[in-house]
Amino acid sequence: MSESEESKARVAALKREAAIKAVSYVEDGMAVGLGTGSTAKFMIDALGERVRKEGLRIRAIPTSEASANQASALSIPITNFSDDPELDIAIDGADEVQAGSLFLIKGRGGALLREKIVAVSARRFVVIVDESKLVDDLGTHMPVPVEIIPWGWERVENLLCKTGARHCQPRRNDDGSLYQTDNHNIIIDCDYERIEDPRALADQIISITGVVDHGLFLDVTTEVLVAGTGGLRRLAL
Ligand SMILES: O=C[C@H](O)[C@H](O)[C@H](O)COP(=O)(O)O
Repeated sequence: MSESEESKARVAALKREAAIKAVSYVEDGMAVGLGTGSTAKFMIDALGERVRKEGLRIRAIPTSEASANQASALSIPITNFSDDPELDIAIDGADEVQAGSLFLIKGRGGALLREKIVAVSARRFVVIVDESKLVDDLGTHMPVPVEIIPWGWERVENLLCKTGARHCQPRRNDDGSLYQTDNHNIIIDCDYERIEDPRALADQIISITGVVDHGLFLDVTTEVLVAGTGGLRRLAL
């Protein structure tokens, strides 16, 4: 195994550890929000295993088509907001976590809008990460993804550039075409280098007409499970 393969395997093992711990919070009869991404994928696998082996009875709302397909393949029953307007728990990964505030950047996988709807609908929102996701200031490693409607996107991109971003660019597929979310919108990735005031920035972004939502998740996280080489830590306010 090459050095980079080894490091990938180490990170995957950490993600899995956090995911398995979060799944231990799920109890019989719960309505559960299922996140998206590589860490959430471990979580859905672990949940599926509990459904299969223990006969755990849950209902789930997935945050993407990919997570919905994975859940269905594992025979996890899917519900909706009509039957379950409030979720008992939602579990999801993150791209950056500011440890002191539990503020997050999410949406590298394009699922930020459904993820936010699910997170704010949950009584308990548990974030699962490996320790590389912890930052002192949001924006250090990741741009903020902003989901916008496709029509007139260049205008919205211009306005987003005026919110203090170093660069703003539409997310594209490998063939150069615009990336499309599950909601048929597009994403502008805005790089701020370091976000001094996440609340002020969130207000500024959401006030632009054409913006649907953004990847700043503020005041929504109940706890973060961080898996690192020194073990698993739980961060809560
Ligand atoms: O849109 C994607 C989500 O916000 C993911 O939860 C986030 O990008 C973290 O993904 P991963 O667990 O693959 O690092």
